Amino acid sequence: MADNTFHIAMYPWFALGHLTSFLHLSNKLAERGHKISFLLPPKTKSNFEPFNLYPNLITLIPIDIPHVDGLPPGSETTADVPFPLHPLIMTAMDLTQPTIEFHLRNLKPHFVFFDFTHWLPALSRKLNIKSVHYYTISPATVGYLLRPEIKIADNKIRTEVDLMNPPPSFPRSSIKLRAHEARHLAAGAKREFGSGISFSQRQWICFSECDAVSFKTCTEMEGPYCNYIEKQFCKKVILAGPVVPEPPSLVLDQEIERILDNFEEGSVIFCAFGTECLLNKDQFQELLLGLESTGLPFFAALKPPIGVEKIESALPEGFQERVKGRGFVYGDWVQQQLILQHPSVGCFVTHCGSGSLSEAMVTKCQLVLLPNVGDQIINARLMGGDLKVGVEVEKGEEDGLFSKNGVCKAVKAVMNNDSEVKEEVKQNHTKWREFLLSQGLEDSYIDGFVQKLHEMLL
Ligand SMILES: C[C@@H]1O[C@H](OP(=O)(O)OP(=O)(O)OC[C@H]2O[C@@H](n3ccc(=O)[nH]c3=O)[C@H](O)[C@@H]2O)[C@H](O)[C@H](O)[C@H]1O
Repeated sequence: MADNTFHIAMYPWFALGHLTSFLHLSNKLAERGHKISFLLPPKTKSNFEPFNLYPNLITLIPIDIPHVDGLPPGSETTADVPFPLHPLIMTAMDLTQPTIEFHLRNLKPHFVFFDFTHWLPALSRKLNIKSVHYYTISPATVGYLLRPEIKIADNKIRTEVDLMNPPPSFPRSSIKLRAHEARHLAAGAKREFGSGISFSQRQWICFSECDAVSFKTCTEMEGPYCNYIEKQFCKKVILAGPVVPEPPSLVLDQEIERILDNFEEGSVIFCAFGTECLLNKDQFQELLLGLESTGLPFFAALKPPIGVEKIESALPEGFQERVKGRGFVYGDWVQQQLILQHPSVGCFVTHCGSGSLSEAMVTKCQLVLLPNVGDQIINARLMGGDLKVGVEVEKGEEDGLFSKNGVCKAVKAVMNNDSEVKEEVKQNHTKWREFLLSQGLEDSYIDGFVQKLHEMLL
């Protein structure tokens, strides 16, 4: 390495939450002079250009998506297809292996960072490149779901009974799953996830074969879970720290700014469920009716529910009339980070995607947690239970459905002045926000991260 810097190739799972997380880390590493070759889908490349803060060091390299039967033409990321088709995106990524090998042979990076392409560790070993499994999902989720201490045969899977409670030596925490959640996560683990292999098999191969595992978190928040992974997988775990996203340099959309400027400071509920979440129509309407019944102004940015083309045709009867001037529902992409920073926004109803939570933790918004799938469930337990920085919306134990009353109750718990919970979550959130934004924290983590990478090359 010329001046003690290195060259890293990034090849994240083609989900915006993962791609965004890898880009945030790339910016932090490029800020320190390291070279990044970021391999990503073509349309995402152009979307990411404005957020590439170091174009002289970060090269965005478009990777064409191979044809896969059943994958709609033009689909690139999980945001482009419904949840059941996500494995086809994975299969397409698996088919890029020859292309990725071509690039790695030419680029000759010191490292390749990846997360779901289980074939990358073997490929990079062949090319004498170190592989780092950079996980956007929390160590708590990984430890809880993979639970390496409980060996199972390859053809066996974790049943919903297994997943109801944490594994024996899992850190003491509030993480427990309800019946419907254990059922969903057990099904997710055994689900075919690209090229005919299950999600859990894929994760096992990634964890077992990589040279190091890395998480976007810090010891103070999730240290016990990182230690559990390190011990159970006998694998070096290096932490990048919270990787707090830079506030975007863009300005907020004028129409949205005009709407928000109309309301008192901290009074507006912002509700957004990431780039993948598709609710069914009933739950979509329960959510909106719940926001309506809070009596507060609200701004929801949601994808149309399953089977519905346009948001407008899914709104509850008479809803638009009743909330005119107070409630706004958008069906397209909005600038979430900028909206969260707007002074009028005082509450964030989130699906607990890791990217949204990272952004939420450094704002002053009160948090209402409404997880949809996968790791979002465990993220919600961590945030609402371990850290107590938000309130989770109640769901049915067996059917996992939430109601408008449940949404309204959780919002009032964090927004009503007479609610004692409001003060508790506000204080906890303030403590963590100040910690995450504290001078030098991020630098110390990223510098430590870089040091650990150097040690891997010795
Ligand atoms: C790790 C993986 O992230 C996935 O991505 P998803 O898009 O759902 O959510 P985020 O991680 O919050 O990522 C979403 C990202 O898109 C941004 N955004 C989204 C919608 C919008 O209208 N405008 C925006 O700016 C948002 O600010 C965030 O940065 C899933 O959660 C999955 O459970 C998790 O394992």
